[in-house]
Order: sequence, then structure tokens, then C-alpha cells
Amino acid sequence: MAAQRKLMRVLAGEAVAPPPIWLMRQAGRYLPEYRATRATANGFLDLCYTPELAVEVTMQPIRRFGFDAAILFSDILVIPDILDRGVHFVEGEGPRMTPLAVEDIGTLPRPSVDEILAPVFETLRRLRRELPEETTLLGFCGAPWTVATYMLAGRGTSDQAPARLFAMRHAAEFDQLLALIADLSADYLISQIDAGADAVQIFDSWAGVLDETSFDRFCVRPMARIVEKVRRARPGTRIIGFAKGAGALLEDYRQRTGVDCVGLDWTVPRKLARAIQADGAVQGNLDPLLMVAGGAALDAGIDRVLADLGEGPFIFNLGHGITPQADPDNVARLVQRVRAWGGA
Ligand SMILES: Cc1c2[nH]c(c1CCC(=O)O)Cc1[nH]c(c(CCC(=O)O)c1C)Cc1[nH]c(c(CCC(=O)O)c1C)Cc1[nH]c(c(C)c1CCC(=O)O)C2
Repeated sequence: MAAQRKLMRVLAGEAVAPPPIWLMRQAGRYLPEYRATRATANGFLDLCYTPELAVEVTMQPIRRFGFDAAILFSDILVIPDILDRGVHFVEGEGPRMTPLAVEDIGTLPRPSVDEILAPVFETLRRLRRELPEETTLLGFCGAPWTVATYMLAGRGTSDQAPARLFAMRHAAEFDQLLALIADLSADYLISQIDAGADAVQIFDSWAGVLDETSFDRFCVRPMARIVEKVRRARPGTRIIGFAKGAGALLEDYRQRTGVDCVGLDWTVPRKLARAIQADGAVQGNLDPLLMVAGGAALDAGIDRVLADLGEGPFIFNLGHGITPQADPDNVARLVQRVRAWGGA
């Protein structure tokens, strides 16, 4: 059955019309039912680590919109959390943790992902039982560069200057950190597959702040390391790579990392997007703010994405995560319009 799920067919390189659709961060604060469940949890990480609650919030957008994929409810920062970095979320501000110093790198723990993240795998097993047969279940993790930016700054920043400076000053230790995160992330993804995930997405949300050489070293190489490790352990695993903001550097990203599907943000021009699609699946790339704006701008945006990419192997998504200000009615309108599309 898994192989026949619409989204899995696209990941295998097939063009499916209308394309399957899901949205990055589809479970979240724009949904009143998410806010209600969130209020019962003892903080955001408690929501991630309590299977009953994590299953509930994962299912909410599936019930409401009937997306083709559910994505495990968790966060990319569970990896720094199990590395004892003191991860916490400050209301209205975002994630915080203890900034990593160069001396700390050699002393980071080597946790057993299987044991320490057992509740996450339990969430996946329960999800596979609860989801409709035709719905793809996606696991995910953050890419090493993006996870490292939060670990080094101790928070989100707009240009990732702390991580870039660290990489310039301490190249060897930085490579060591990326390798450690890559290996833990590969173990994490392998266990997600074993617990029932059909495919996985790796989020490199901060790829866009790097020059070409740094992108190769910090994004492409660690991504390829994860892909290789996961495929060696679980041959045939389908992987979506999302390097946000990488622009023209995405041109040969599929070949160099080995991912099956290339995630596109909304700034990727049509010509480049179609060139990337010429040798496999792509996912994206509607501007997430259209879910706030709605109306004629939304319809025109949807039609543009479908006309550009709908003919090839394509997964409809936003170009980045949906924002808390999005209107759920606009999401319903989006799903309806994509499902009504009969080809260009
Ligand atoms: C960089 C990053 C993070 N987390 C994630 C990324 C990569 C994708 C991206 O770039 O958006 C990935 C992520 N985070 C979350 C998911 C869940 C699954 C989904 O519905 O897509 C996924 C896939 C839940 C979440 N992760 C977070 C929330 C909001 C927390 C809350 O409910 O208070 C959710 C629903 C918290 C979080 N987690 C992170 C930040 C910066 C924040 C704070 C910003 C914010 O508040 O939106 C780190």
C-alpha cells in the first residue's frame, strides 16, 4: 500500500495530476484546535514528547483539510535537546538554549537516539494506525547546518553571524559538530522509518546565508552524509531535501546530496525550478503569506505554481512554513483549488 500513496508515487518520479498537497508546519498556531491542545501541555517540548498530544496535533490538519501527507509533530531542536543544551521556548520569542562554546564540542554526550526519543517513535506508530490508508506519513529532522546555527547562537538570528563566525574561526571543531549532528540525525531518521514513517524531509532552513564554498561544506556534504547513512541502513528510503534560500546553488543539489525530491522556496524562479524538475520531483513553492492575504492574490499564486510545475513530478506545498497569522479558510480554499486542477 505505501508504494501506491500519491505522494510516494511522486517521490518515485511519477507525475500525478492533480498533485498531492501538504503544508510545512501544517500543525500549528493558525489552527484554534492546536492552540487549545497546546494550552493543555506543559510547554512546547512536552507537546512533542507526549504521544497522545503529538498524535492529536498531527491529526488536526488531516481531519480539517484531508492533506495527502501528515508530518510528525515534533521539532528540529529535539537533537540539541538530547545533547543537553537546555532547549526551551520563550512565548512570543522562539527557541532558546545555552550557546555552545568551542570547548564544549569534545564533551557533548553521545545519546542513544532509540532510547531517549522513544516517545517520538511511539507517536509515529500510533499515527500510522490512525491515519487514513492513503495518507503518507512523513518524518523529519533539521539539517546539520541549520541545527548548528541554533546551537551556536543559543537562539534564532537573522543572518546566522554567530555560526558563520564560529565556522571561520574553528573550522575543525565546526566540521566535528556537523558530523556529530549528521550521525545522530541519520540514526533518528532510521528509527522514524522503522516506526512507520513512509518518507522523511530534512529541513535546511538557513542554507540561504552561505557563500558557495560554505554551502558545499556545511549544507551539501552533511546532507549527503545523512542520505548515504540512511540509505545504507534502510535501502530505498525516500528523502526530501529543503535548502531554503539556496537559489542557483540548488541546480545540482539532487545529484550532489542524493535526495529524491528538492524543496523549493518561493523565491526560486520558474526557469530554475523547471530545470531542477527535469530530473526528478520538486516540492513547493507558494509564498506562505498568501495564506494570510487570501482572495484573488491567493488564486493567482496557486494557478501560477500549478502552471509552472504541475505537469512534472510535483508535490504542492508552501515555499516555507505556514505562519500563525494564516487564515484556515484560505488553506481550505487552497486545497480545493489544487484538487480541482485538471492539468495545464
Ligand atoms: C527552523 C525550524 C524549527 N522547527 C522546524 C524548523 C524547520 C522549518 C522552518 O524553517 O520553519 C520544523 C518544525 N517545527 C514544527 C514542525 C511540526 C510539524 C509540522 O506541522 O510541520 C516542524 C516540521 C512545530 C513547531 N515548532 C515550533 C512551533 C510553535 C511553538 C508553539 O506552539 O508555541 C511549532 C508548531 C517552535 C519553533 N521551532 C523552531 C522555531 C524557530 C520555533 C519558533 C518559531 C515559531 O514559534 O514559529 C525551529
